[in-house]
Amino acid sequence: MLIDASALPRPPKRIMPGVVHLPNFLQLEQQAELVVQAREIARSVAGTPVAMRRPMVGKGQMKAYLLSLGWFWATNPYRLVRQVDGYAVPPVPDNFQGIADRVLAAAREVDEAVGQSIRVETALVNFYPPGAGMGEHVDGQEEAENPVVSLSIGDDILFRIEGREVLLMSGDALVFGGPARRARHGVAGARAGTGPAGTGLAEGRINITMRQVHR
Ligand SMILES: O=C(O)CCC(=O)C(=O)O
Ligand SMILES: [Fe+2]
Repeated sequence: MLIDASALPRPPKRIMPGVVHLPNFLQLEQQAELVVQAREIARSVAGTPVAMRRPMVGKGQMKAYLLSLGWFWATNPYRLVRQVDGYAVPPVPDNFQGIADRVLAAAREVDEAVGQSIRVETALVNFYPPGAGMGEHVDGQEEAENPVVSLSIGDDILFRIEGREVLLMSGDALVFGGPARRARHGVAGARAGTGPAGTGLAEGRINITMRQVHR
Protein backbone atom coordinates (compact mmCIF):
# COMPACT_ATOMS: atom_id res chain seq x y z
CA MET A 1 0.00 0.00 0.00
CA LEU A 2 1.27 3.48 -0.86
CA ILE A 3 0.23 5.01 2.43
CA ASP A 4 0.17 3.02 5.64
CA ALA A 5 -2.85 4.30 7.58
CA SER A 6 -1.26 3.36 10.90
CA ALA A 7 1.55 5.81 10.18
CA LEU A 8 -0.80 8.79 9.90
CA PRO A 9 -1.75 10.83 12.97
CA ARG A 10 -5.19 9.87 14.24
CA PRO A 11 -6.55 12.45 16.68
CA PRO A 12 -9.85 11.93 18.57
CA LYS A 13 -12.62 12.95 16.23
CA ARG A 14 -16.29 13.81 16.18
CA ILE A 15 -17.61 11.95 13.15
CA MET A 16 -21.12 13.43 13.31
CA PRO A 17 -23.22 14.72 16.20
CA GLY A 18 -23.20 12.00 18.88
CA VAL A 19 -20.48 9.86 17.23
CA VAL A 20 -16.92 10.05 18.57
CA HIS A 21 -13.89 8.06 17.42
CA LEU A 22 -11.08 7.63 19.96
CA PRO A 23 -8.09 6.05 18.19
CA ASN A 24 -5.63 3.97 20.25
CA PHE A 25 -7.77 4.17 23.37
CA LEU A 26 -6.73 0.74 24.65
CA GLN A 27 -3.12 -0.20 25.27
CA LEU A 28 -1.94 -3.45 23.72
CA GLU A 29 -1.96 -5.16 27.15
CA GLN A 30 -5.58 -4.14 27.73
CA GLN A 31 -6.50 -5.50 24.32
CA ALA A 32 -4.74 -8.76 25.08
CA GLU A 33 -6.57 -9.02 28.40
CA LEU A 34 -9.94 -8.55 26.66
CA VAL A 35 -9.04 -11.20 24.08
CA VAL A 36 -8.20 -13.67 26.89
CA GLN A 37 -11.48 -12.86 28.66
CA ALA A 38 -13.56 -13.22 25.50
CA ARG A 39 -11.89 -16.50 24.62
CA GLU A 40 -12.38 -17.92 28.12
CA ILE A 41 -16.05 -17.00 28.15
CA ALA A 42 -16.59 -18.36 24.64
CA ARG A 43 -14.96 -21.65 25.66
CA SER A 44 -17.03 -21.89 28.84
CA VAL A 45 -20.29 -21.86 26.88
CA ALA A 46 -19.17 -23.72 23.74
CA GLY A 47 -21.71 -26.29 22.61
CA THR A 48 -24.56 -24.74 24.61
CA PRO A 49 -27.49 -22.66 23.34
CA VAL A 50 -25.73 -19.48 24.53
CA ALA A 51 -22.49 -20.26 22.64
CA MET A 52 -20.79 -17.85 20.28
CA ARG A 53 -22.65 -18.34 17.02
CA ARG A 54 -23.33 -17.01 13.55
CA PRO A 55 -27.00 -16.03 13.60
CA MET A 56 -29.29 -16.26 10.60
CA VAL A 57 -30.29 -12.90 9.19
CA GLY A 58 -33.03 -13.07 6.62
CA LYS A 59 -32.13 -15.93 4.28
CA GLY A 60 -28.43 -15.97 5.01
CA GLN A 61 -26.05 -16.54 7.85
CA MET A 62 -24.03 -13.72 9.34
CA LYS A 63 -20.32 -13.74 8.57
CA ALA A 64 -19.45 -12.63 12.08
CA TYR A 65 -19.71 -14.80 15.19
CA LEU A 66 -21.66 -13.27 18.09
CA LEU A 67 -21.41 -13.94 21.80
CA SER A 68 -23.93 -12.24 24.09
CA LEU A 69 -23.06 -11.33 27.66
CA GLY A 70 -25.60 -10.26 30.28
CA TRP A 71 -28.62 -10.52 28.02
CA PHE A 72 -29.30 -12.67 24.97
CA TRP A 73 -31.48 -11.56 22.06
CA ALA A 74 -33.85 -14.46 21.40
CA THR A 75 -36.12 -14.81 18.38
CA ASN A 76 -39.71 -16.00 17.92
CA PRO A 77 -40.74 -13.76 19.47
CA TYR A 78 -37.88 -11.25 19.64
CA ARG A 79 -37.02 -10.66 23.27
CA LEU A 80 -34.08 -10.21 25.60
CA VAL A 81 -33.55 -13.17 27.93
CA ARG A 82 -31.14 -14.14 30.70
CA GLN A 83 -31.08 -17.85 29.96
CA VAL A 84 -31.78 -20.15 27.04
CA ASP A 85 -33.11 -23.68 27.67
CA GLY A 86 -31.76 -23.51 31.22
CA TYR A 87 -28.31 -22.25 30.18
CA ALA A 88 -27.48 -18.91 31.81
CA VAL A 89 -26.23 -16.15 29.55
CA PRO A 90 -22.64 -15.46 30.71
CA PRO A 91 -22.43 -12.29 32.82
CA VAL A 92 -20.75 -9.08 31.72
CA PRO A 93 -17.23 -9.16 33.25
CA ASP A 94 -16.70 -6.68 36.10
CA ASN A 95 -13.99 -4.70 34.33
CA PHE A 96 -16.27 -3.67 31.45
CA GLN A 97 -18.08 -0.94 33.41
CA GLY A 98 -14.84 0.88 34.20
CA ILE A 99 -13.71 0.72 30.58
CA ALA A 100 -17.07 2.09 29.39
CA ASP A 101 -16.88 4.92 31.96
CA ARG A 102 -13.40 5.93 30.81
CA VAL A 103 -14.33 5.78 27.12
CA LEU A 104 -17.43 7.90 27.70
CA ALA A 105 -15.56 10.50 29.75
CA ALA A 106 -13.04 10.88 26.91
CA ALA A 107 -15.77 10.95 24.26
CA ARG A 108 -17.71 13.67 26.07
CA GLU A 109 -14.64 15.90 25.90
CA VAL A 110 -14.91 15.67 22.12
CA ASP A 111 -18.69 15.89 21.82
CA GLU A 112 -21.09 16.36 24.75
CA ALA A 113 -23.88 15.07 22.54
CA VAL A 114 -22.72 11.45 22.97
CA GLY A 115 -24.72 11.50 26.18
CA GLN A 116 -24.26 10.55 29.79
CA SER A 117 -23.14 7.35 31.44
CA ILE A 118 -24.27 3.81 30.78
CA ARG A 119 -24.89 0.87 33.09
CA VAL A 120 -23.20 -1.92 31.16
CA GLU A 121 -26.04 -4.45 31.31
CA THR A 122 -25.13 -6.25 28.14
CA ALA A 123 -22.10 -6.63 25.94
CA LEU A 124 -21.92 -8.18 22.51
CA VAL A 125 -18.64 -9.77 21.52
CA ASN A 126 -18.34 -10.15 17.76
CA PHE A 127 -15.59 -12.11 16.06
CA TYR A 128 -14.94 -11.29 12.40
CA PRO A 129 -12.84 -13.81 10.50
CA PRO A 130 -10.65 -12.11 7.86
CA GLY A 131 -12.87 -10.60 5.19
CA ALA A 132 -16.04 -10.71 7.29
CA GLY A 133 -18.22 -7.68 7.96
CA MET A 134 -21.70 -6.89 9.24
CA GLY A 135 -24.47 -5.40 7.12
CA GLU A 136 -26.01 -2.05 7.92
CA HIS A 137 -28.49 -2.06 10.76
CA VAL A 138 -29.79 -0.02 13.69
CA ASP A 139 -29.02 -1.08 17.26
CA GLY A 140 -32.63 -1.00 18.34
CA GLN A 141 -32.90 -3.90 20.76
CA GLU A 142 -32.22 -1.92 23.89
CA GLU A 143 -35.01 0.34 25.12
CA ALA A 144 -32.44 2.59 26.83
CA GLU A 145 -31.24 5.56 24.77
CA ASN A 146 -27.85 5.60 26.51
CA PRO A 147 -24.80 5.55 24.26
CA VAL A 148 -23.16 2.43 22.85
CA VAL A 149 -19.44 2.00 23.59
CA SER A 150 -17.60 -0.01 20.94
CA LEU A 151 -14.05 -1.43 21.14
CA SER A 152 -12.01 -2.85 18.28
CA ILE A 153 -9.20 -5.40 18.53
CA GLY A 154 -7.24 -7.05 15.71
CA ASP A 155 -7.68 -6.38 12.02
CA ASP A 156 -8.66 -2.99 10.62
CA ILE A 157 -12.21 -2.59 9.39
CA LEU A 158 -14.18 0.16 7.69
CA PHE A 159 -17.10 1.32 9.85
CA ARG A 160 -19.92 3.15 8.06
CA ILE A 161 -22.49 5.29 9.78
CA GLU A 162 -25.04 7.33 7.85
CA GLY A 163 -22.73 7.87 4.89
CA ARG A 164 -19.61 8.56 6.99
CA GLU A 165 -16.68 6.17 7.02
CA VAL A 166 -14.28 5.53 9.87
CA LEU A 167 -11.29 3.18 9.73
CA LEU A 168 -11.37 1.27 13.00
CA MET A 169 -8.02 -0.13 14.07
CA SER A 170 -6.90 -2.30 16.95
CA GLY A 171 -7.31 -0.47 20.25
CA ASP A 172 -9.76 2.10 18.93
CA ALA A 173 -12.92 3.05 20.80
CA LEU A 174 -16.03 4.45 19.18
CA VAL A 175 -19.12 5.87 20.86
CA PHE A 176 -22.49 6.49 19.30
CA GLY A 177 -25.16 8.10 21.37
CA GLY A 178 -27.52 11.03 21.63
CA PRO A 179 -28.84 11.95 18.18
CA ALA A 180 -26.88 9.04 16.66
CA ARG A 181 -28.00 6.28 19.02
CA ARG A 182 -30.33 4.82 16.38
CA ALA A 183 -28.17 5.71 13.38
CA ARG A 184 -27.72 3.03 10.71
CA HIS A 185 -24.26 1.54 10.71
CA GLY A 186 -22.27 -1.49 9.59
CA VAL A 187 -18.73 -2.70 8.95
CA ALA A 188 -17.14 -3.93 5.74
CA GLY A 189 -14.52 -6.64 5.40
CA ALA A 190 -12.01 -7.09 8.24
CA ARG A 191 -8.67 -6.53 6.49
CA ALA A 192 -6.68 -9.74 6.80
CA GLY A 193 -3.29 -9.43 8.41
CA THR A 194 -3.59 -5.79 9.47
CA GLY A 195 -3.95 -6.45 13.22
CA PRO A 196 -0.86 -5.82 15.37
CA ALA A 197 1.11 -8.59 17.03
CA GLY A 198 0.54 -8.86 20.77
CA THR A 199 -3.25 -8.84 21.03
CA GLY A 200 -3.38 -12.62 21.23
CA LEU A 201 -5.65 -12.75 18.20
CA ALA A 202 -4.07 -14.90 15.52
CA GLU A 203 -6.34 -13.48 12.85
CA GLY A 204 -9.53 -11.51 12.31
CA ARG A 205 -11.10 -8.90 14.51
CA ILE A 206 -13.01 -8.70 17.78
CA ASN A 207 -15.53 -5.97 18.42
CA ILE A 208 -17.05 -5.52 21.85
CA THR A 209 -20.08 -3.27 22.25
CA MET A 210 -21.19 -2.31 25.74
CA ARG A 211 -24.77 -1.22 26.16
CA GLN A 212 -27.42 -0.30 28.68
CA VAL A 213 -30.63 -2.25 28.10
CA HIS A 214 -33.21 -0.78 30.44
CA ARG A 215 -34.11 2.83 30.97
O1 LIG B 1 -18.08 -4.47 14.59
C1 LIG B 1 -18.41 -3.29 14.71
O2 LIG B 1 -17.59 -2.37 14.76
C2 LIG B 1 -19.87 -2.94 14.80
C3 LIG B 1 -20.71 -4.03 15.40
C4 LIG B 1 -22.15 -3.65 15.50
O3 LIG B 1 -22.62 -2.74 14.90
C5 LIG B 1 -23.04 -4.42 16.39
O4 LIG B 1 -22.60 -5.43 16.97
O5 LIG B 1 -24.21 -4.03 16.54
FE1 LIG C 1 -24.59 -2.28 15.61
